[in-house]
Amino acid sequence: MHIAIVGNIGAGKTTLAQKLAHHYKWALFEEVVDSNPYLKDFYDDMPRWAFHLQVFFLNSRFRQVQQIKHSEKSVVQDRTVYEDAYIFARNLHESGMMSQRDYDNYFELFRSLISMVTPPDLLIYLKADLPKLIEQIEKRNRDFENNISIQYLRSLNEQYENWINHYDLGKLLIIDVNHLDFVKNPEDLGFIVNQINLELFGLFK
Ligand SMILES: Nc1ncnc2c1ncn2[C@@H]1O[C@H](COP(=O)(O)OP(=O)(O)O)[C@@H](O)[C@H]1O
Ligand SMILES: Nc1ncnc2c1ncn2[C@H]1C[C@H](O)[C@@H](COP(=O)(O)O)O1
Repeated sequence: MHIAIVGNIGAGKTTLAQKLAHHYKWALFEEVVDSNPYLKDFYDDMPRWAFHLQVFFLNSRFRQVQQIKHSEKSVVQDRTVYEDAYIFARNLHESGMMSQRDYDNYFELFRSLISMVTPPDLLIYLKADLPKLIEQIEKRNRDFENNISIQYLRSLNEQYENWINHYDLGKLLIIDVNHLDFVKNPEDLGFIVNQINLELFGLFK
């Protein structure tokens, strides 16, 4: 079983992924953030580092996909390779921060790799409005995310809406997290677990 959690920056993916891995006793696959060699530079100067960062994420995410394929345990994955290409790289290109030739070059690489990627059994989209994202990014307080602009988050949310509306690679669960607090309220986590059980096993506990 492979569940992937997708959503904008600060939507709560890592928190939920950790809680689900604990609940189901499944393996957790997280993304490379703190040891990422480009992320801080990228936030200081997006046009300069966009291509480098995208190649780094593409490679690390692709390596993760290979590990998931060979995993004997069921898996919860925090963010997917689809988001790198269809959300972040596309947004950088459309907003003029990644040149046409860098984007074409990146996308050819993505196309070569994507044929080897198996989609998750269930994709969970954590849908959050800008105030919720901003509140949670501030709560997390990572230095390099301090100057993320509202416009950047807004564009990413638009890319997510568009991508999710066309997603057809497998089962999809959309969870509006605007009024959920699965950090403090066990019943909010229970609500999500119930929906997952229903999607995956046809069970409602
Ligand atoms: N539904 C929620 N309600 C309240 N706080 C949340 C919720 N989801 C996440 N948080 C908090 O918001 C911050 C960012 O969450 P995180 O899981 O790191 O987001 P993401 O991985 O999507 O970027 C963390 O401090 C986390 O504890
Ligand atoms: N493909 C990406 N391009 C740009 N930035 C990215 C990409 N993937 C992740 N990120 C950034 C966004 C956040 O600052 C960190 C961690 O993501 P999070 O949504 O907080 O888990 O990496």
